[in-house]
Amino acid sequence: MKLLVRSSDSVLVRPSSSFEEKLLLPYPLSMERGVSSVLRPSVCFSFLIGLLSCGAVSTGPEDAIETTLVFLVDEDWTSTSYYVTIPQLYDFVVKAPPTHLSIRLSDHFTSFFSPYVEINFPELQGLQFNQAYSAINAYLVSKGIDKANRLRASQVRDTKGLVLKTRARSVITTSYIQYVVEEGTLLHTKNKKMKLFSNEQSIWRINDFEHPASFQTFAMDPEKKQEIIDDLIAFINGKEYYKKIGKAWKRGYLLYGSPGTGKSTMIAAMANLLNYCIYDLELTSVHNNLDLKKLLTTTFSRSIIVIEDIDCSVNLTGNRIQKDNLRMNEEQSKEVNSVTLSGLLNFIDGIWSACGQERIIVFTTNHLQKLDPALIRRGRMDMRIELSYCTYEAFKVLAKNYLDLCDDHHPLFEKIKTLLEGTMITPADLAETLMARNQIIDVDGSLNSLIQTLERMNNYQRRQHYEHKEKQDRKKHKKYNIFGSLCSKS
Ligand SMILES: Nc1ncnc2c1ncn2[C@@H]1O[C@H](COP(=O)(O)OP(=O)(O)OP(=O)(O)O)[C@@H](O)[C@H]1O
Repeated sequence: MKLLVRSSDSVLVRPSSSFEEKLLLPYPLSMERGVSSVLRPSVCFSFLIGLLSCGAVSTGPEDAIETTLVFLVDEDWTSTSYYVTIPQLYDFVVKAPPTHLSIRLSDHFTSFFSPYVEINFPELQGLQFNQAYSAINAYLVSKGIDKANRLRASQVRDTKGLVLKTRARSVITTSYIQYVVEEGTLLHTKNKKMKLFSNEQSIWRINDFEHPASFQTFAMDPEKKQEIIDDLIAFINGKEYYKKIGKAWKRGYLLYGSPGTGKSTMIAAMANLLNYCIYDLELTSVHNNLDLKKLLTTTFSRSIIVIEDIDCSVNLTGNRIQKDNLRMNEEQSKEVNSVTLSGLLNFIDGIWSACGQERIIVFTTNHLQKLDPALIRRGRMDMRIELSYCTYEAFKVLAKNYLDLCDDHHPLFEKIKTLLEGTMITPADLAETLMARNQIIDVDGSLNSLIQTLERMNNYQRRQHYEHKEKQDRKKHKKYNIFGSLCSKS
């Protein structure tokens, strides 16, 4: 977003790439002389607000929609170029984080002739996403094109703005922007399209997140499921509580279980329940602790930070060292492999947790026993959730999802219940069996096919179990024989 200031009662509207100008009707705002020493104390502002947008120019802030530029029109502009940083503006304008906006006057030469002040709301500020940008975007988008008095079909990507007379500057900078940011933040939260961030080394890449998973369709024991939902809800309503007990407002969940038991699906269900973004942190592609810090400190609040297969990420850098050593020299591999467990722990409950609010951390693993106890101790991982093989209760949820079987009674259910008690089948495998062919549901066909699968698996697993037991017995017997013969010799 940009604001420009100029000495005239007319409002100039231009796309950021051209100087095309346009007169707009004035918008009556109360006047104030000067705004702050930082901006331009002696500037006398005229008033007028207009808009340039992807589709619209309008005459007042309430008619504003998504725009490309903001112009403040100044009456007696004599300019020296200067750059007003966010922290400076922050004191006077919006109580927004320091990276939210910046004000730039045109460069020395141009600004001598040109009376524009440009206020920029970039989408990105370094590695940080500009929350004011999203808020303003949400606010402006919510003001429909139908309300605009004039329309202009142009948009400069990643730039948002309003058209204003400079007399309106104090109003704009002290209250209007604040109002827009507050309103926009509310709208943004309400209409937020969920995002999935994944890291390429130390940079987050964004994608829309549209996973349909929900707790309703998640197959697990209902009591356990309710416990997790209650925990999540208590967390998001816990701002005051966390403040009271002096703890950072974050919560850690450790999901463990065999492949296909629904760890990733549960994370998606959590995000959908809370309307949180997901940061999928691939630790093996983070070079070092510094990059890790950068990544973690640039996450939004109201988000879930996920490290999947944590057992393959931190301590297993050893594996990567071996692999990578084949290709690179020692120096390089040292640099590449310097994300450490202690680095990660530091960020979980050290510096990062102090600057991060309302964040959830989720670790997943297929091998709980492989994890360093320090990583999963209480207080770091507040809740451990075991995702188990499919129980009868979980099967009923899947039967409802896949076969529309809403009541718990079907003549084949008893048999399936008995089989499930003695068979280890993941929800993923079971769901696959119930999946309709060509989207035509055949309840009896699917249930019979499930029974066959379960019987086959049951036989196989029993055979495996006996073979394993026999092997163990033979080993024990052998040991006993050796020990027995040694004893008799002595
Ligand atoms: N508990 C469950 N409820 C509903 N569907 C499930 C469940 N578990 C698995 N599924 C189904 O199986 C598929 C695979 O599950 P998912 O990827 O969540 O398992 P995972 O435990 O994360 O596996 P991995 O450890 O291999 O990553 C999902 O797309 C989902 O359709």
